[in-house]
Amino acid sequence: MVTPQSPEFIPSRVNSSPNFYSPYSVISGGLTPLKQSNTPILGSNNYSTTPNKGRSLLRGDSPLSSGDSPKQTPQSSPPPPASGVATGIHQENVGGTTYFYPTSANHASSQASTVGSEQALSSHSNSQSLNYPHPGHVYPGPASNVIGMQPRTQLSSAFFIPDEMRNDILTKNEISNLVDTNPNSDLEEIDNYHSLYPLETPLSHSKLILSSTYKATHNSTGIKYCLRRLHGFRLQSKKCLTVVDQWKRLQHSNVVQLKEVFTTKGFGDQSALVLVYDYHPGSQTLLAKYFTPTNENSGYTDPFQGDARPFSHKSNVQRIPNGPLLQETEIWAIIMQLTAGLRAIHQAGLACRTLDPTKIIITGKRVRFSFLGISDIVYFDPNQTNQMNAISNYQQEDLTSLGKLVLALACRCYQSVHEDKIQSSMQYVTRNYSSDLKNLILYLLTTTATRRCVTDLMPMIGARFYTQLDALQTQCDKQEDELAKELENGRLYRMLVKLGCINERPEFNLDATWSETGDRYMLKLFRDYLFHMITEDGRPWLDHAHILQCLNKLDAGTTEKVNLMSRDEQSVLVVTYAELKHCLEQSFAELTSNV
Ligand SMILES: Nc1ncnc2c1ncn2[C@@H]1O[C@H](COP(=O)(O)OP(=O)(O)OP(=O)(O)O)[C@@H](O)[C@H]1O
Repeated sequence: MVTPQSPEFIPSRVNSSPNFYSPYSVISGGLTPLKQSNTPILGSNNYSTTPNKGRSLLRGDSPLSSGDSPKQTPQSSPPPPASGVATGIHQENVGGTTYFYPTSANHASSQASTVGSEQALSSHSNSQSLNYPHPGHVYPGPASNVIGMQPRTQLSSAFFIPDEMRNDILTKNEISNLVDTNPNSDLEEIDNYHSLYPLETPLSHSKLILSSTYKATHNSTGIKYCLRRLHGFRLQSKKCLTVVDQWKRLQHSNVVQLKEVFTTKGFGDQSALVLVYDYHPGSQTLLAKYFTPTNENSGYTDPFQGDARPFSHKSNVQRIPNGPLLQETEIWAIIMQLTAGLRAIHQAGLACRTLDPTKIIITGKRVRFSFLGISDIVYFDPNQTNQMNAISNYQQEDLTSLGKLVLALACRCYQSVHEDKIQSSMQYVTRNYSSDLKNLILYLLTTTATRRCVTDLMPMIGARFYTQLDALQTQCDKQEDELAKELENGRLYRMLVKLGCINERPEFNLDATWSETGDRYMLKLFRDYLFHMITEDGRPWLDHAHILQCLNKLDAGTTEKVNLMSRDEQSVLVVTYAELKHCLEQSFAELTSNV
């Protein structure tokens, strides 16, 4: 008995198909139902291959040769008209079954037309061919360097991406697709954007300038963006648009890119300035992630409140209201990303000016500066004569802010950076972390020294940089392997799309029998062979490996032969995968030429 091996499969029984006739087989009838693996062979007309005769052809590709071999479900199949047998086909009757063997002339014409159909498909499928040109391109399985990184779970992980990665992606998709169901929402469409979805809780009126954040979809491209609306804000001078252009040009993996800026009255109140940024679903601010009290820590005392000193030992798992003390490696990972982003900003002649945990977002492990450029617009001074000097000062302030942020992260408490607490906070860092981390913070917070530069932090980061690089490259290796699997899945999916477009098509070109005759009949039987096998006692035989193997052979167009049994089990067609591939291409080309 063959048991289904993959949980992805839903058992299904073969449906009876509408009446059809087969031009491929002529049956003398009365044959006992046959097992797939030892079936007599019936070659088909129209199928091109080197002529083969007799039992030597019995090498089907079926992996099912045991006593539990599945078979194709019997279906009634009226005998085809004799006209269905094309010329150039040799036929022979053996043991009551007529076999058809195509000639080599047919083979040649088939090959020629395959090329033609491939071209048609390539152009039809928007420059991405639906074909798979070379069997050597098939995914060979995971590389040895990534196999150890993969969780050893079920068989499905060999074919599909791991659950964790899938869930991450699905969560992001879900967040990205959220729609505002509030019936009172008046945010239908603003400028070129629609489906606005608020990304923050009600407005904080303590802000100097009221602002709101939305996810929105661009009207023409459908791409989602993050919109920052500055309520009632009017541009004082168009001169500041120069700096907006500079921000728009800044592209870096640790920076949320500014896309465009526009003014609108679409929000119903006074005019608003809207800044459009890249949207990164599932992001959290650093404030929310690291500086927000968590329930699990209730009962612990804030080390920066009152006289409590719960950090008198060097444990790295001390708990404070915002969660456990961070591992030093986590802090360095954030530092490396922030310094990378800041370096790019400063090198572009810009300054962040809002380097605080409310304006830095974290998505998974990626840290990005968000809402850049707002200060440059809001506080733009048209009378500023020495712009360069001003930027230089802002850059110095950025470095001080970075020092405070790292200190706050190390203490896991944002209050730790208050003037009167800095000294005790530094002692805290000295007790719990390396001298490199302490020196980095000291460097950043020492404003009296000569002009500081973000690149000067590199020696303090030191060899940790290599650790980070290694982690990233390892991650790339894993993702590349997943991509290779998905490439396979995409390829197989495209083949299934073709098959699905052809199989059971009720009518084509006013021909109601199109999908049941000619090449299409062969594909129908192949579809049965792929999906509708049953065991001896009539239960569905589901084997993912069988389906994959057959689809791959089909895609590669191998010369291996496959035995396809008619649904009434009275005939068996023997074809090569190359011939089947030709059928598929030819039939699909017919369809696409008529769309
Ligand atoms: N580019 C972005 N893509 C996706 N989400 C973002 C992006 N930028 C910010 N967010 C998210 O939007 C939410 C709101 O951000 P916002 O900065 O408005 O927060 P806030 O706490 O309200 O700050 P503020 O008080 O300055 O308005 C946060 O959860 C943040 O993670």
